[in-house]
Amino acid sequence: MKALFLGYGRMGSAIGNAWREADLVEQVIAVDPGLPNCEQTLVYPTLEAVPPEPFDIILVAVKPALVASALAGLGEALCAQAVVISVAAGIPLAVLEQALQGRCPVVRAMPNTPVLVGAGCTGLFGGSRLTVAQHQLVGRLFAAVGSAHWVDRETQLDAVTALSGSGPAYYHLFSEALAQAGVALGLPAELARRLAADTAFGAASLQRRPEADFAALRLAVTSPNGTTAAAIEVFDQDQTLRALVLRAATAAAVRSQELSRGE
Ligand SMILES: NC(=O)C1=CN([C@@H]2O[C@H](COP(=O)(O)OP(=O)(O)OC[C@H]3O[C@@H](n4cnc5c(N)ncnc54)[C@H](O)[C@@H]3O)[C@@H](O)[C@H]2O)C=CC1
Ligand SMILES: O=C(O)[C@@H]1CCC=N1
Repeated sequence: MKALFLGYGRMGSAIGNAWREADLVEQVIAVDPGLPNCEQTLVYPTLEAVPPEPFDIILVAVKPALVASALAGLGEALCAQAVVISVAAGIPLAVLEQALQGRCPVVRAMPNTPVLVGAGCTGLFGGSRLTVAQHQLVGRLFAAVGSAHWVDRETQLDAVTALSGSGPAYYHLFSEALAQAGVALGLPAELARRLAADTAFGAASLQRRPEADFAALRLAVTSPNGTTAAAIEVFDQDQTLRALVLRAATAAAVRSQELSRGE
C-alpha cells in the first residue's frame, strides 16, 4: 500500500513514521515545502513534483486554513484509487469534498501525538462515498497506532478534538506543574521530572485496565485524613479542578467550531 502525505510536520510525520514502522504501508511519500528530505521518506516541495502514480491513502496534515488549497491541487492520476484522510481540526467534510470536487471518498480523522509510540487515539467520521472496505481499512490503520473510534455525527469531532486531540497537551502541562512543584519541595529537577513522567505512565496504565473506574482508582490512593486527601481537597474545593477542565475543554471545542467556519 502506498501513502501520500500532504504536510509532514508534527502530526503528518508522527502518523507516517508509525504506519511505516508497523509495516502498514510499504511506501510513504510526502509533499512539504518546509522540509528537507527525511531519512526514510521522500519529500517533494510541491504536488506537481510528485510522479503521477496512484496512491491508496492520501493524508492531509497541513494547518486547517491550508487544507482546501492543498486538496484542490490533487490531480486525478494521484487520487483515482485513493481514500483521502484529513486530520485538520475543524475543517468539515463538505469543505473537503468541495475542494476535491468528488474525485475520491473522504474521511475526517482526529488523532493525537501518542500515535508516534503506538498509543494514540483517533476519532473518525467518514463521508457517504466511503465503501465498507475503505471504512475497515481506515479503522485498521488508526487502530494499529493506538485505538480508533468512529463517531455518529460529524459535530462530535469538536468534542473529540477538545478531549483527545488536544488532550496530550493537558497531561503534559500537568506533568510540568507537578515536576515544578517537586522542585519547589526540594527534589533535584531530573528526579522530579522522572517521578512526574513515571507517575503519569503508571496512573494511565491503571486507567486503561478493563472495567477501571477513575473515581475508585483515586479513592484507592486516598487514605482518610492522609496526604492525598490533603491535596485532593485543594483540587476539589468548590469543584475548582473540574470546573477548570470543563472551561478549558469547552474553549477547545469552541475553537474547533470557529475553525469549521473559517475563522
Ligand atoms: N499536532 C497535533 O497534536 C495535532 C494536529 N492535528 C492537525 O494536524 C494538522 C497539522 O498540524 P501540525 O502537524 O501540528 O502542524 P505542523 O506545522 O507541524 O505541520 C504542518 C506542515 O505542513 C507543511 N505545509 C505547509 N503548506 C503546505 C502545503 N501547501 N502542502 C504541503 N505541506 C504544507 C508545513 O511545512 C509543515 O511542515 C493541523 O491541521 C492540525 O489541526 C490534528 C491532531 C493533533
Ligand atoms: O491545537 C490544534 O489545533 C491541534 C488540533 C488538536 C491538537 N492540536
